Amino acid sequence: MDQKVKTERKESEQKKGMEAMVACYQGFDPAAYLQYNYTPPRADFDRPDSIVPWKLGCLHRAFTEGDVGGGVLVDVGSGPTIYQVLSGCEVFDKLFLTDFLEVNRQELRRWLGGEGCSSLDWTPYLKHVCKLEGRRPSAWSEKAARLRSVVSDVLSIDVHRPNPLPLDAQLPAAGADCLVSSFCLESVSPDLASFDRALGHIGSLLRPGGHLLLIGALGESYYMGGPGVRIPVVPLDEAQVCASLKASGYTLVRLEVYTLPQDMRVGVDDVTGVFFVKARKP
Ligand SMILES: Nc1ncnc2c1ncn2[C@@H]1O[C@H](CN(CCC[C@H]2CNCc3c2ccc(Cl)c3Cl)CC[C@H](N)C(=O)O)[C@@H](O)[C@H]1O
Repeated sequence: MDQKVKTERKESEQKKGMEAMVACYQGFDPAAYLQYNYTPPRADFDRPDSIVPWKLGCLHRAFTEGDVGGGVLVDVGSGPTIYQVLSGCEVFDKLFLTDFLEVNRQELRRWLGGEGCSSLDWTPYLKHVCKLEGRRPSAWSEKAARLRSVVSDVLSIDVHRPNPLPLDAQLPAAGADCLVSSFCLESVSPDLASFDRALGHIGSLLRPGGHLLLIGALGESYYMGGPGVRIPVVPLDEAQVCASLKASGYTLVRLEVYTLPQDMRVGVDDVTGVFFVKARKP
């Protein structure tokens, strides 16, 4: 089979993989998803070994150790959640939330609009991050106001496109100063090659010298995006994550790994661990 046919066959397989992934996401149910992952035990602020406090601690440290801040922060694949920017909103003046699905962008706009009808009460999250910042928990409403004041837009995004954001997105020409992305790339990529391409695509949004804060699942092959909505995930291990970052040209600043205690495995996915990466684009 000559090279041209081989390439065409590979491209059509990639296209089929993306289309299958898009089809899976059509049933995504933000409210159910939030219940599965953002209520106890996975979000138990009285348990230091709960997943959410661990993630918030990693993000707090990454945003407050002095080498990140100022300018534009983009959250890639926000979903219906805001926890991933509760620390970043204090050190950036312009913040973009993004997601592939309109249902998630609507969920985010509802919270930003302060209509009080978002599917999850984020107050415990705001209070927890205030505590990490040494502020009294009652400062949570100031933090909520700060976040609402710095979010410039809620944009659509597709990490499988070389240019993941809409052409009229108001990013600086040189790119964002920082990207944060949690559980997105591996949850939307049918295989490792697709994950690596997506990492390259979002890298084009980041200016040279900018930082990438990447949270992701280890050893996961599926997760439930709603009742009966089973979404395939490319299983990753630490070595693959480091190899992908290296292939994308990043300098690794720090990698932290969390292993799920047995009672955090609640049947909504088969994830075994979570990685946190702080990396810098040279
Ligand atoms: N082409 C596309 N391009 C861009 N974005 C796309 C595309 N296609 C779909 N998306 C969007 O990606 C988002 C992925 N999303 C769910 C996966 C997380 C889930 C499963 N894995 C383990 C695990 C999870 C959650 C919590 C915990 Cl603790 C664990 Cl362990 C992350 C949302 C948020 N960031 C979060 O952290 O919960 C979703 O909102 C899509 O709409």
